[in-house]
Amino acid sequence: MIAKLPQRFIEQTKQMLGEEFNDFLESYSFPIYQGIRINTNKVEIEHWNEIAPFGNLEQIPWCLEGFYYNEQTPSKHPYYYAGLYYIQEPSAMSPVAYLPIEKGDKVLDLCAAPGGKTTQIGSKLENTGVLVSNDISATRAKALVKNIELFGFKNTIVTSEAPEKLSNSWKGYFDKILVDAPCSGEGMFKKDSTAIKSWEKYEENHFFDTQLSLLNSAEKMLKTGGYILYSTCTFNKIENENIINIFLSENPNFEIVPLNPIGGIKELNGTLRLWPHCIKGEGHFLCLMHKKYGENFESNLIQVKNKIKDFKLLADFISKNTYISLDEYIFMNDDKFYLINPNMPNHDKLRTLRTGLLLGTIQHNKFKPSHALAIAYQSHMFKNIINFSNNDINVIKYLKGETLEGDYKKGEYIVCVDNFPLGWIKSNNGNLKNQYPASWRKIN
Ligand SMILES: C[S@@+](CC[C@H](N)C(=O)[O-])C[C@H]1O[C@@H](n2cnc3c(N)ncnc32)[C@H](O)[C@@H]1O
Repeated sequence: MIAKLPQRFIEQTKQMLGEEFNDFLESYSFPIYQGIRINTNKVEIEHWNEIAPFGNLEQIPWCLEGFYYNEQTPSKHPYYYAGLYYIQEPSAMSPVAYLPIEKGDKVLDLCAAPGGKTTQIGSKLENTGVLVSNDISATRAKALVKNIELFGFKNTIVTSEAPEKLSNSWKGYFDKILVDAPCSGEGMFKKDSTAIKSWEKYEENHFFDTQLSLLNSAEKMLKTGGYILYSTCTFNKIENENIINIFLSENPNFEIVPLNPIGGIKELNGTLRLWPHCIKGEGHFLCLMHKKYGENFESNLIQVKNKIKDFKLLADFISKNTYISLDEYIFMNDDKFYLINPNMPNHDKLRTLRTGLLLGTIQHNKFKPSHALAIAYQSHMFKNIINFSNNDINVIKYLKGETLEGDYKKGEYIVCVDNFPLGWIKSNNGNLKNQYPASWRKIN
């Protein structure tokens, strides 16, 4: 592995690390660290500890909801399909752990796909405030929508836009912004050999302009008093300290907020580096910045209509099948109903993949509930439940989209694993018609 590292990468890292460089090289022979992060919106850590199916896992020092796993295969367990956890490289849990998010905050995740850090931000917000998750790649943003649905968030907008365009619409709107920038990925070398090829092709200057322009867009969208956390999964100074220094020299109204290193994380001038020879993880760089002063702006918020066509179809379904209150704000677009927070920013002119929680669609004059609705609430919020324990064969059959058997009254049911919702099933004349979305099915 060491022999494959690019020579220039070796030289520049040696220069940064001095005597520690040999320890760094040795870290390439360590195992690849893997982690899961618990969705505390669905299961409290104490409850998780009682039901955890993978034994007693070691906690990740910088993320209390994160745990290392080894031989287990968490992506195959039904709890994964119930959105109880996200599988994430442990050092990638550090940026959000260090971003001081408070309930009710308006948070932007500017480069969010596939959603590792967004799901962590959403868990911290506990469905309060507003979370906007953006990624310039529309394909990658689709994965983002799926992970947000799995985590059951109701306060999220997903966009796929160039940050400059967002910054024209949302001046000074956000309290906290995460810029998890695209980078040369030196922290990925051990996990993914294509990262080395790509580094050799592009080198570390390739992302420089994008990284700086991401910070400049973020700066425009941040409120006075707000915070930006800039992170990369690369080690070199060009994409980290140099970017920060240029940004600060062009924006004297920003200052670095020194972060406290924990669990082997190294600090330099207030910024943090997770070096793979010092921590159990593949590596990251983090810098938190505070906007001390600046202009204030009035925000243009989402337009909520009072009268919504076909609202009765939605209301009838919700009262017949759930205990959910529809006192919250409803937004309708085309034939789809969404539950929203009225403090969401207006996004009429932006490419938007999701606004709030998709409740369902009107089809042939009937309300069809969404999969997102089934997994956004706890089982006690639904009137009709079919519950299986996690080792019941019916759980796997359901997740594979197969027909189940059972004598249930006609109607819509929520299938649960150990009382955690997995999705809808429809009972009709002794037939249980599986409604689990084809694109979500468990293949093996
Ligand atoms: C490091 S990855 C983000 C990982 C993500 N934060 C997570 O935790 O799952 C960087 C992302 O930036 C996106 N990206 C690249 N250029 C961008 C730009 N100019 N604006 C917004 N996103 C961009 C890429 O599509 C990629 O998904």
